[in-house]
Amino acid sequence: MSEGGSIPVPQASAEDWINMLNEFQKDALSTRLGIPIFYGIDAVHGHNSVYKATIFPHNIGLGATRDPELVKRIGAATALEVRATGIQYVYAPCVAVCRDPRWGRCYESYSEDPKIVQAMTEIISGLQGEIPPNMPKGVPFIAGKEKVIACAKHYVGDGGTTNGIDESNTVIDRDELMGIHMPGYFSSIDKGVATIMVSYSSWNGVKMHANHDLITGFLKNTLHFQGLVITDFEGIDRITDPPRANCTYSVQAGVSAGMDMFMVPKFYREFIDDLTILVNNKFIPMSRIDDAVKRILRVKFMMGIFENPFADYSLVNYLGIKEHRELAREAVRKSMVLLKNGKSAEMPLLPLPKKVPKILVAGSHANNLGYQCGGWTIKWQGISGNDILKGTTILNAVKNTVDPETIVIYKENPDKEFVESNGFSYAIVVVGEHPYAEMHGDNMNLTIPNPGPETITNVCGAIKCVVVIISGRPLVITPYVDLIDGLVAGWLPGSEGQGVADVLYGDYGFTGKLPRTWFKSVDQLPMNVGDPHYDPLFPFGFGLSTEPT
Ligand SMILES: OC[C@@H]1[C@@H](O)[C@H](O)[C@@H](O)c2nc(-c3ccccc3)cn21
Repeated sequence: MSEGGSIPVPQASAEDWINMLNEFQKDALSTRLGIPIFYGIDAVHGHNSVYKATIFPHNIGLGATRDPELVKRIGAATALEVRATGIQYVYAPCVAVCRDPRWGRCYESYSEDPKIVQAMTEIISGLQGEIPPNMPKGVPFIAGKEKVIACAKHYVGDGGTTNGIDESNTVIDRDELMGIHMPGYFSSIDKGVATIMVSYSSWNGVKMHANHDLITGFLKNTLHFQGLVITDFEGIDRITDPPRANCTYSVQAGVSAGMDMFMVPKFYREFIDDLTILVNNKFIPMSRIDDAVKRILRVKFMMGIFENPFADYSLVNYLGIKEHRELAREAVRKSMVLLKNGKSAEMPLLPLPKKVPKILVAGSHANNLGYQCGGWTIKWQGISGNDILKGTTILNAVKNTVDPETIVIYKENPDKEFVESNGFSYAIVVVGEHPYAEMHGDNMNLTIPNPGPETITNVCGAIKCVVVIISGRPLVITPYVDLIDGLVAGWLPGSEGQGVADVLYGDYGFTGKLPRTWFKSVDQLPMNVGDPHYDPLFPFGFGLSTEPT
């Protein structure tokens, strides 16, 4: 496997990936039973660890599109780019239902509404292939060499932890668990998802990695899921506090709970020794081992890896192709949510005029591909800058779109005097969050990182402005809304920033709708649509429309 950012060599080509995997496979086939392996990676918004891959919007932006068919096409494109590198297994989609935007993984969640998450599991049909109608329920399905094994994650309730603290405790009753956090798995299993990854988090104080009732009792015996259940990275280590306090117990609890494959990247020899002792001493019945082995082999047979254990170079040219970038650009367009359009309905600011003498583009996120892609991009925690990623910044998208005679001035954080004294017709301000992933994104104040607020006030206090927020979630925007003329939630659009300019300038209309509530203040959190005391700045489902010009 690759954890976030682990690659064969810097800027590895598709051929480098294939050569590495085939070496591993050669070793696997030389073992006593010669059972081939598959290789897993987090391709969670395109093949995001891989140099020159297409980077799609993160899931929160896809939730804003309300377009399952689009997301299915994204799944198919992602599968093709993943197989182009010889990899057969992706740890996606995340079907978390984020209920508190203070959670560092909220952008990996399509929505606070389980129905939208269910709709977006259509990506599985793109990743694995369309399940045939006559397939028995719960059987994993993967349709050949341009498709991948998918992974619905993280089972279950990862998005409901208290105060959004990552890997923490989800304290709700069974009805709420089943009504809010389980529907994504119902739909994933209906679509033939081949694997399900267990959450680091706990439900009412019980670690999910040790939860026999929900893994074996419910997922396997009630829902008849027949694919394989995989742990998260060193997930069984974290059954104890501190992690690895009692490894034999962790192995016993994790295997007995019903997990079938164990992400044990470092201490695998110890894992094998512990498990062997536990089975030989009858703490774990052979029937449990047989169940796990059967499920792993079922997935391997289904995806044809026995027949074709080695990757070839036949698909390498699909990595980052133009058609996929156009698809990503379409997704960016459809993910933009227009929250404010002018200081009065009679005076809309958007679509912006293309032909004016001079405009200002400002903000920390206007000219930074790394920032617009967010976490899980090249590195686990994402990157900054334009020299590694291949794509279009929002600044360049604006330059590509305006009339050739329109002068475009870029200044990252201009002072008020500069803004007032240069005769700009209007400004586009692009600010937001710096990339993060998992617990590193847990944030209790959700303010726009500096110098974003200063850039907004300097620019929007002087001239007409549209502000595009690049973030993995709603942020505190209340103090600035009245100053701003146009406000767009841009989420984490990925490599194809041209999609932002497409709607700013009216080549396409705004259609995006909020996939989650935009709060007034963090003191209101958690606050989700349907809650009794629902008092948002912009409600779930809100989004202004514009017509293409
Ligand atoms: O990358 C593999 C999986 C990924 O699929 C899961 O969604 C995610 O919860 C995860 N966290 C780590 C991880 C966390 C801390 C240190 C090292 C690795 C690894 N992983």
